[in-house]
Amino acid sequence: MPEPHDPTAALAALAADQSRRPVLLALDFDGTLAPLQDDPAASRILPDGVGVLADLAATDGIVLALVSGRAMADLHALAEVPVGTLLVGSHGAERARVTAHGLDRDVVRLTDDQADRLAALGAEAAAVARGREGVWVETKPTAVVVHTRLADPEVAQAAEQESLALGERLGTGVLHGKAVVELTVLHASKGEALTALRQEIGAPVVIYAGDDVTDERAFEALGPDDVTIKVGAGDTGARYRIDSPEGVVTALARFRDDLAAAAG
Ligand SMILES: O=P(O)(O)OC[C@H]1O[C@H](O[C@H]2O[C@H](CO)[C@@H](O)[C@H](O)[C@H]2O)[C@H](O)[C@@H](O)[C@@H]1O
Repeated sequence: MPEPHDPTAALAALAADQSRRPVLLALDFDGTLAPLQDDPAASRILPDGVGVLADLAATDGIVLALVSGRAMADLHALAEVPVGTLLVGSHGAERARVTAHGLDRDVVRLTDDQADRLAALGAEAAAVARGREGVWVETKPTAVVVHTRLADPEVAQAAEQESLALGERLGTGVLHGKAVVELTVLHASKGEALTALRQEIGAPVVIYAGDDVTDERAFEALGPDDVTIKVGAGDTGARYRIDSPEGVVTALARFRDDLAAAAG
């Protein structure tokens, strides 16, 4: 796999090529638009990103989407994205569109079996966290998440191993992200969600940027003419790399300016 490189030239070429429209601009949230935090409730999109995304969403031929592991309500509360933005939450299990009056969202329905397993996962995940300093459990509509960012490394590792085993036993899916193990009762993948969005929009080209291992599923779902951007260090199937969320906002601002220049 070639080493990912700077996406500036690819984004400039795409901005200049008006035959490749609409562009689906799909972005992960945590670690991509919002710097990682110890407390997920403290995450915020970088201030400069708010205006840049609003400008891009208002540009002809650009469709903006956020594709996140966050629960939908959480994502909507934190993301500060404009009306019309498409939101994918819970790694694809939740879908919505931002309107002037709130979210137009699909209802997530769990079967009785799934609801029972979600409750059991929550109880057992709480048992994993109990007595382990810095380990805690987040609940979502279709998953529970064991967080280990605040724990000592050996404590975190033990909690993550137990959580992975728990997911194998009771979950439908297990996602091992950055200092999180997500145990889901619905099958969900950012790759499938992105493919569905692209088909609905009829987008010949997709830009996707993400920082975590779960974003690799999105990169895999895209083709050589799409623009796949890994944010930060680490192995990746993405073609391009940007070092930080600040770098993502800078690249998006340049893309916005190039689109405006191309439109004359
Ligand atoms: O797909 P994303 O938008 O990147 O969301 C993935 C998970 O994000 C949150 O956890 C991550 O960010 C936290 C805040 O910076 C950080 O404390 C944690 O260690 C990260 O894994 C969120 O809490 C999860 O539910 C999301 O699935």
